[in-house]
Amino acid sequence: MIEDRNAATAQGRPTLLDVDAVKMVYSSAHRTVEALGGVRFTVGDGEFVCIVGPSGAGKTTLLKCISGLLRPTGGTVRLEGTEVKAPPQAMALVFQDYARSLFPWMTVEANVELPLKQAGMARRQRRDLISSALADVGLTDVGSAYPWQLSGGMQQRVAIARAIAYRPRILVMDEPFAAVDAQTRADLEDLVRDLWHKLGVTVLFVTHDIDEAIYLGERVLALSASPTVVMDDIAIDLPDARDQIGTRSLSRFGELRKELYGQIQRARHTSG
Ligand SMILES: Nc1ncnc2c1ncn2[C@@H]1O[C@H](COP(=O)(O)OP(=O)(O)OP(=O)(O)O)[C@@H](O)[C@H]1O
Repeated sequence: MIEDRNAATAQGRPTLLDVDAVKMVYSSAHRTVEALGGVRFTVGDGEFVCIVGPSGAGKTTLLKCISGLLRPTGGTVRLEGTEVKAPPQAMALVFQDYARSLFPWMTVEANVELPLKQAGMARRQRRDLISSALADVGLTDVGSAYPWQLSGGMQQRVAIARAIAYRPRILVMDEPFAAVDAQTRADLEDLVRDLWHKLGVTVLFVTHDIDEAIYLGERVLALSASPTVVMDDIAIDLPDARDQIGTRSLSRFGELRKELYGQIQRARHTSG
C-alpha cells in the first residue's frame, strides 16, 4: 500500500488531484458492499496515470467519486486544492460506451458544442473551439454528420473532441477503448498520447488491460480487490516517444508487464 502519497507523484509536479482515504460503502436494506476501503493517491499536474485492477475492484465507483458523481462515504477528493462535491468544470469524462454518451439526434458539431454552450461561451468562441477540437482528433470533415453515421472508433473520437474542446485540466477516461477492435484501439491509444503531449492536459485512465496501461502511462496504479486500496504505484520508465511495435517489443516493457501481472494476480486475493 502507498504510505506517502506525495512521494508517489512523479517528477515533482505540483499535485492536481488528491484522492485522500476515499471510502465507499453501498448500503441497502438487503446488503452492504464496502467497495472502496480507503483509496489514496495523488496525480501531478500534467501527468498521465493509469489505473488497473481486477474485475469488480471498484474502478467505476472510484471514478464516480473522483468526478463528483457520487459522494464518498469517507475521505475526500480535491482538485486544484478544492474539495470535489459535484462534477468540476476543470474535469472532462470519457466513458467506454460512446454510443450512449453522444446524442444521436445532434450532429457531431452540436455534440461537441454542448459543454461549451453550458459554460456560457459566445458563439464565435464555440465555433473556434469546435473546429480545433475536431482537428485535434483527426475529424475535420464530419462536423455535420450524425454520430450513428460514423464508425465506433470515429464516435469515440467525437467523445474525446467534446471532452477536450473546453480545455479541461484533467481528462478522466473509464475503459474508453474496451469496445473497439484492436487496430482502432491502437490508433486511439496513440491519439490520446498525442493529445496529452500537445495540450498538456493531465490524464487519469482506467483500463482492464495491463499492456494498455503500460503503453500509455507514466505511472500505473494497481488496485486490490474490494474493499479497494492502491496496492502498488509503478513508474513506467519507458522512453516518452512510444510506438505500438517498438515500445511493446522492448525488454523493459516485458519486465513491467510481468511485474504488473503479478500484482494483479495478488490483488485478486487481497483487499484493503
Ligand atoms: N449502486 C450500487 N449499489 C450497490 N453496490 C454497488 C453499486 N455499484 C457498485 N456496487 C458494488 O461495488 C463493487 C465495485 O463495483 P464497480 O462497478 O465500481 O467495480 P469495477 O472495478 O468498475 O468493476 P468491473 O471492472 O467489473 O467493471 C461491486 O461489488 C459492485 O457490486
